[in-house]
Amino acid sequence: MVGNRPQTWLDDVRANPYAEQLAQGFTRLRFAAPLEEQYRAYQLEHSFDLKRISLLAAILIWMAQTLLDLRLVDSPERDAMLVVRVAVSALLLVCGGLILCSRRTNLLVPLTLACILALGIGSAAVVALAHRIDPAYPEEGLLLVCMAGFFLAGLRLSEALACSVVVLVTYIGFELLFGAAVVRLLYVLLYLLFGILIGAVGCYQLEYKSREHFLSRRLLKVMADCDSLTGLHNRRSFRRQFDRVWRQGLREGQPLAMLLCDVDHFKAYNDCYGHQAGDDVLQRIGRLLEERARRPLDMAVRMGGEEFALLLYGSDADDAREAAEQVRGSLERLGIEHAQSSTAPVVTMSIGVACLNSNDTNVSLKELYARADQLLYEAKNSGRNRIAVSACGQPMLTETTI
Ligand SMILES: Nc1nc2c(ncn2[C@@H]2O[C@H](COP(=O)(O)OP(=O)(O)OP(=O)(O)O)[C@@H](O)[C@H]2O)c(=O)[nH]1
Repeated sequence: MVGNRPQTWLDDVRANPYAEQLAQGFTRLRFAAPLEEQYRAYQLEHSFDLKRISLLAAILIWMAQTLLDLRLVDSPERDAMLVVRVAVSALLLVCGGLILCSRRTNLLVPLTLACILALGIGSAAVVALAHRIDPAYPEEGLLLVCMAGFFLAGLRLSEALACSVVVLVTYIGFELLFGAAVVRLLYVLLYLLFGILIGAVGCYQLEYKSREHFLSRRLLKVMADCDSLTGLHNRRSFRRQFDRVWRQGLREGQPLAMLLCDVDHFKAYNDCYGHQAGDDVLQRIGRLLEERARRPLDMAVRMGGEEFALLLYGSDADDAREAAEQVRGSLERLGIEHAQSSTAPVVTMSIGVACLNSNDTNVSLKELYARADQLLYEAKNSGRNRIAVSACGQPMLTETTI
């Protein structure tokens, strides 16, 4: 059985919903609300091909069985059996067609459930009818349908189990209705129940692994894209997403601003208060920048060391200057003591602000960064705790008070 093992390696991972869910465990096969939704969408996406192949196989097998009934069964019950088989075939064809056309919609699960139930209830009716004339007519088809629900249809355990129970109950109902011998029925039921138990245990393990795989994949992505100390985007993720954001800016005629922020006299801070205190300061700055990057296309990044960047979508030079002033001011207002700074009694930062507008079609991230870096250098040289802003390559220095 898959256990809820303590995941000690998660102690080193910064808090995020995937790590938290992995640490908490999910033996009941359910995540916290927003993650559960994400998992279901992921599972639908990943089980689509399996669903399609299984459905095709089910239709072929059902047709083959219809032909066998036609050839081998020779009694008044045959017509009723054929009616059931044709009705189920029609339903499978309709649902199958809808499944193929309705990728990624809410209908996918209900349609799959309808197929499994149609196959199960149809098989139950056919087997019970056939048993009236020939008790040796095979009932294994019922078990196969349940197994398909557990392993091939891409259903979750709860859904597959519910289908199996409905099929089993319907089968008992049909057999009793058609006057089956109770002792023989009991034998068949025990055998079906045991089969369903095996299916449920296997399906539990599969779903558990599938959920674990989902969380690990998402967690790996978060770890690859985020800085482990602050949780902000790292330089790699920034490079990857910048092109996408900038292309969108060009399409929509929106400007883009990059604020390059560097903590003043941070070496002296580390030397005076220790590396751990330095880390705490970086984390507080991370939170501060994160708050400024709340819109979907904005981005707060730790470029490395004590250097951060804020990418602001749709911000021109004036907006960016205002945002930079707010960032600078809010760090100053945090009032983190810095006795070794020659600039201020508290921790401060200098900011270089470079902007792009939709005429700058050929400017790369490297050039934008170089522009912001040059302005940062100017802000540092003119006394620190300052902002230097350029509008499209024209540097100008904005004095700020301490
Ligand atoms: N605590 C901590 N310190 C870091 C980290 N990354 C880089 N640093 C330190 O940041 C300091 C950066 O020092 P410098 O590049 O000399 O810059 P500065 O002292 O801030 O001087 P100016 O930028 O000119 O104001 C170095 O001492 C690094 O060790 C980190 O993750 N945590």
